[in-house]
Amino acid sequence: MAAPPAPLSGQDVGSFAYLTIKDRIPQILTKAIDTLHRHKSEFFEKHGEEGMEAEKKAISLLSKLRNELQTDKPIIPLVEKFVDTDIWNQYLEYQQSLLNESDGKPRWFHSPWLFVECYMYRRIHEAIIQSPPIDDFDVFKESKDQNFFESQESIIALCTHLQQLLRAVEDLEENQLKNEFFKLLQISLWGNKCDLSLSGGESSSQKTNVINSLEDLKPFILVDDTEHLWTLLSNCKKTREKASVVRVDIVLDNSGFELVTDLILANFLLSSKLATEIHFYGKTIPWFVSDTTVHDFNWLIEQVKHSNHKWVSTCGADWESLIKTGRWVYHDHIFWTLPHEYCAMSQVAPDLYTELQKAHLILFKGDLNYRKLTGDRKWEFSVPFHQALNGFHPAPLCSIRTLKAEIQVGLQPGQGEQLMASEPDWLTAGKYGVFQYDGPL
Ligand SMILES: O=P(O)(O)OC[C@H]1O[C@](O)(CO)[C@@H](O)[C@@H]1O
Ligand SMILES: [Mn+2]
Repeated sequence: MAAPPAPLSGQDVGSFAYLTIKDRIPQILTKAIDTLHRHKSEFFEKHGEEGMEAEKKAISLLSKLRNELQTDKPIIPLVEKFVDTDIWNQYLEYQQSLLNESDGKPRWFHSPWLFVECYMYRRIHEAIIQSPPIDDFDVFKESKDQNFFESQESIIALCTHLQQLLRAVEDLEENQLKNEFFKLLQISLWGNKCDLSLSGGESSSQKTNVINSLEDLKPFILVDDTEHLWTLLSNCKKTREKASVVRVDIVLDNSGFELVTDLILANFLLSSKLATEIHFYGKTIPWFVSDTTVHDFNWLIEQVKHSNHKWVSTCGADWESLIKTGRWVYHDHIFWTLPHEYCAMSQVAPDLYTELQKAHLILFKGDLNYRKLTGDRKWEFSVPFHQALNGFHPAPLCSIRTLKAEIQVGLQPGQGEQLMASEPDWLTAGKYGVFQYDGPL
């Protein structure tokens, strides 16, 4: 088989990758510095002088990082000992080994975009863990929480919708159940518009009731494999023996509104008996601004539970008990915050690969997951999704993603070219979405 194409990179001046490294990432760093500044008195109250010193240290490390990036300095090894430090430094050596020139060093604007962007978030984490006693501070927490609070109206609408649906779910005809499944999948797809990395950390919440917009948004779904998901899960439901498990795994993306849409979908999957267990995967460290950590996951469920809206708090109480009874399981794994493409998972994280193999279906949420599934490479638009996965087939899987990076595969011949001519920013504005399935049909 031919070698996969080159990765996207900041070398391509004017590309989205280039503009992200040049503008968006420094903006995110500046915002992180500003957040630390604003928490100065809180650090003082909690830790006294030591807290103030730590804040200064973290800020100086982040300023140094921003300078390295803006002057395109070589990417340097991580220094602070952490569970994944050695793997990161080995990966850096591997990137170095790919460069032809003997003195060539990986650099911000020359190395693969996926690598440098992940590295930037890992360096933010390094700056924080190098600054005890504030070494558990999440510089993005505030924006994630703000996204949740700003989306209250939509969250109320979704929770109300779910609770009404659950009261009728037993009596629904097959076709009605299928329509409800499709609706909740679409809500989860459009929930992915709300990431905070694309907006440079600025607010990006869901202010209108997305349920009412689903029909209008349908033309923007470029690949829709949801029929395959229905066939797969409804067959599992029909053929499953009593007491056997049907497991759906969800590789989460953003906290806040998007996470609510994912939990609503997960709740429906259990109540409709399309699945019997849901496994979630989040990030072990703050990542791409809005990605879900275990703290965000627990915090959000707690908030939902304590809402003073009846249907919202009912959702929260139900979700808490699903976790307690083990029908929802949350997993952490460092692989999700490494720079590797997913085709390397079976080598780099064989335990995680084995875990995913237990699923009947894996849902990968969001743009970054799509980039890692496809290796963030310059594929032709019409290359089959299966081919771009490059051997990553732990179980039947589906990417649920709004387009926010210059990569898309599995389109009809000419479809990408046509969009390119009519809407130059179709790949990056988050306006279009896909449900892309790979697995037995
Ligand atoms: O939250 P998501 O959907 O993975 O999006 C992450 C965003 O970050 C980016 O890497 C841009 O910095 C894009 O790929 C995408 O816009
Ligand atoms: Mn994200």
